[in-house]
Amino acid sequence: MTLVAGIDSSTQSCKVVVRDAETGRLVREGRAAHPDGTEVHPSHWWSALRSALADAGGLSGVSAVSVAGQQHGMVCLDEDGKVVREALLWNDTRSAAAAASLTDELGAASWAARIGLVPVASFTITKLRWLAQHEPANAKRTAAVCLPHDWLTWRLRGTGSLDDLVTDRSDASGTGYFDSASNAYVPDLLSLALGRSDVVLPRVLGPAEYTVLAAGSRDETSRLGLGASDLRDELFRLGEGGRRDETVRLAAGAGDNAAAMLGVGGGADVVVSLGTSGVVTATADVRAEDPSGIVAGFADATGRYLPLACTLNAARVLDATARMLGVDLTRLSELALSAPAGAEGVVMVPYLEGERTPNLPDATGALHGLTLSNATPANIARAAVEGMLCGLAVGLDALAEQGADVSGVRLVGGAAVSPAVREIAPTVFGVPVTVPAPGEYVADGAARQAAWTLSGGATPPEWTLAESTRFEADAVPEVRARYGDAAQRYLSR
Ligand SMILES: Nc1ncnc2c1ncn2[C@@H]1O[C@H](COP(=O)(O)OP(=O)(O)O)[C@@H](O)[C@H]1O
Ligand SMILES: O=C(CO)[C@@H](O)[C@H](O)COP(=O)(O)O
Repeated sequence: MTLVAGIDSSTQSCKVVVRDAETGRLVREGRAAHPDGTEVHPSHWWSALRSALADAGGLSGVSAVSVAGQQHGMVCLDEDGKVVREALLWNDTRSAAAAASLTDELGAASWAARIGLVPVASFTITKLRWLAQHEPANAKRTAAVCLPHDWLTWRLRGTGSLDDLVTDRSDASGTGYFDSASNAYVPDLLSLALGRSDVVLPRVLGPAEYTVLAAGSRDETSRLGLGASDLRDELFRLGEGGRRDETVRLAAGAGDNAAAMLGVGGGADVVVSLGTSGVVTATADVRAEDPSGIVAGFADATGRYLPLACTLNAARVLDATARMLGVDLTRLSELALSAPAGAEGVVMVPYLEGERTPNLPDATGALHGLTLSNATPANIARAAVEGMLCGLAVGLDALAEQGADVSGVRLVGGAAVSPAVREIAPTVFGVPVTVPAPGEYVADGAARQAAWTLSGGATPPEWTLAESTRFEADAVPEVRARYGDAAQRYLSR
């Protein structure tokens, strides 16, 4: 049996799946936590990747590997390949002013037409402008800029040479200095942000293109800080009987949302992901160019497009509400389901991390409509679930305006296991919701991409998909109407 490994280096953790390349059957898996915070040294992702690989029994028997990861994070390297400063993640909002000035300088319509994006604090380009303005010495030391999944792929490649940095079109399309229509970087946009464009950017590989894992010499890998052991030993000794002398293909990798789309098998439904971020996305043949900035015109991992709306507040809204009520997530779900739709008038606007859609980086969350009679744990739990979903329903409307078919939604991500989320989602979205069996769909998509490097061909190999459960319920439009009124108070400030 030929095995492939898929890695999801996401905001909160690193997950590894090892699957049969031909059928997609899960063989083994592992995971490890990432530290909290929106500014993280990439070495933590490397440690977590090694722990997650060890947990999954290492790479023994594996013929191809792919890394998917959280999008947009700014990783700056100096000319020796050393990390210049902690990476600023997609949910770090310090570059909000840089985003606003970049948008003003060219105009939102021009950004949307040129690259399919209007800058918000999440995008890499705004972080580079922030770096140039606030840390000029670090900006000057920067010889290469890459994304989280590019950096981990480069570490796995193990040569230590900046010229060996690679990326893929899906993640490049979220930087703010890549044009996914012509598949080329846009040096004048990079220069607008950083003040120069003479930095190394990762070479963009095609969807099934690959390099080779652990291709560096012993000297090169020890320069990367692996000490006496070389990278192959490091990766293969984690499992029994590793095929240490065979070439292991290292796929291009992908942004996590593009990988999730590969993992759930694409298809007609819109995908809603409830991880740290809340994401509404679909596959399209034409790039979205939305001057309102609500829909980002990203690329997917197969050569098509991935229109996407993203909120900063999803699963962690439920984590915070459970903490606030002093219960665990199971009890939070029970409480939410014990309250009526609309939570007897309690509305949560869950901007706990500021917000990206709508673009309100400095906003904070609020509970509205509390009275002596409705201020119960059950209503607050229900309001948290409804508020999180209402934020995403705005993205669903925006995707529909871009031409996506929103007659059904597929729900994935950590919070999709919550019974309350599953049952309440159709009442808020107003369409049936299907939930694939719990799994790591980003890592699965990466594994499928790895299998594609082995099979070749114009499309990724077809894998048998897990059974889905369908949830249907009558829409309750008042929930969205009341949420809309409460959220409008921020927009009209
Ligand atoms: N039963 C549950 N109910 C609600 N949320 C859950 C449940 N189980 C896990 N989660 C949440 O899922 C989140 C992690 O999801 P994940 O998709 O892995 O995030 P990310 O990809 O951003 O790292 C955590 O915030 C966790 O609390
Ligand atoms: O910024 C975006 C998409 O534009 C986020 O979706 C990040 O890619 C992080 O994803 P998770 O770790 O929450 O899955």
